[in-house]
Amino acid sequence: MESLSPAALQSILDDIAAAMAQRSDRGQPASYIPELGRVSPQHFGIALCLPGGQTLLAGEATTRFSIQSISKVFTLAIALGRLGDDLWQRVGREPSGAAFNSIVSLEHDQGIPRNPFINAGAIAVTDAILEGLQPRDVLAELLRFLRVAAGDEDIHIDKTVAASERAHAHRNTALAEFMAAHGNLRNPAALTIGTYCHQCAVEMTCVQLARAGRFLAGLPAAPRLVSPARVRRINALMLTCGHYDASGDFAYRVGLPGKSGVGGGILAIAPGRASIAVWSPGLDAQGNSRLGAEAMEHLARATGWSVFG
Ligand SMILES: NC(=O)CC[C@H](N)C(=O)O
Repeated sequence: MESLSPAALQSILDDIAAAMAQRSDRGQPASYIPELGRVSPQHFGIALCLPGGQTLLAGEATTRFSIQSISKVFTLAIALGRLGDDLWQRVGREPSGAAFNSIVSLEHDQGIPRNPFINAGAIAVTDAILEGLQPRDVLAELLRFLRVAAGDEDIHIDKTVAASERAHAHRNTALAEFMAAHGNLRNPAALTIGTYCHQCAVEMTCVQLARAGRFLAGLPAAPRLVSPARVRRINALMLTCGHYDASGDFAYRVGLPGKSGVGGGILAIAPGRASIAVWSPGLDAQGNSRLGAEAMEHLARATGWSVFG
């Protein structure tokens, strides 16, 4: 299992794409962001970056999609770089066991979100990196980070998706205002939420996303954006919190740190071995890509890459 050749891995990816093309139970695209609701659930793509520098792909791996909450991994990396451990005064490191947009635990925990990957936590992270800056500066920094991480300048924000989410951001605004009521917001809620909606509207392909995740997998070709100690911690949070109230299920089925988004993307990290991105827009009841999680499960089984041995 240790040394699957790129050719053997390519045939696994081809098998996965062929199996997923047959599936009829694909889930529904997120409709609470109208622009995402228009995307067909028929799409499927997967890409994988290896330590030798190869990128393997199958299906629609060069089609752009909305990365949505996968952006939270990158804003967390930026925030930890900027604030260090002070960030943990504003956001916790525990799985929430609740939906990604839940407000329940926020009241219980006096305005300190459980972790940086649920919406409330990601909004607090964005608010932290926005302090003293303008939204355009933060978004430019995020795009810069992603472009360096992926080694690809052609990464942008889909303004139509951002506007579509912004026009329906009542729940996220409520989360921000609730944190403000507890003194855990530094900027006007509208400014932080506007920035957050734009960060979620970054569009990337599976190839770009897998390449952007190489630094988390510690691949030799990856740019050194974050220290190994911090990478370990980001991976720990992805494993425990990256799929919201399905994080335990993803760890059980796949056994890799992963982060999902309601655009249907998942970024998963096999430390030292691969950075993997998959996209299929149909979601399950927890808001995670249904076929994306299945594809990751298939891949982990076929490669033996689970971090649990
Ligand atoms: N799980 C997600 O991808 C959620 C992100 C989305 N932009 C939201 O805030 O609702």
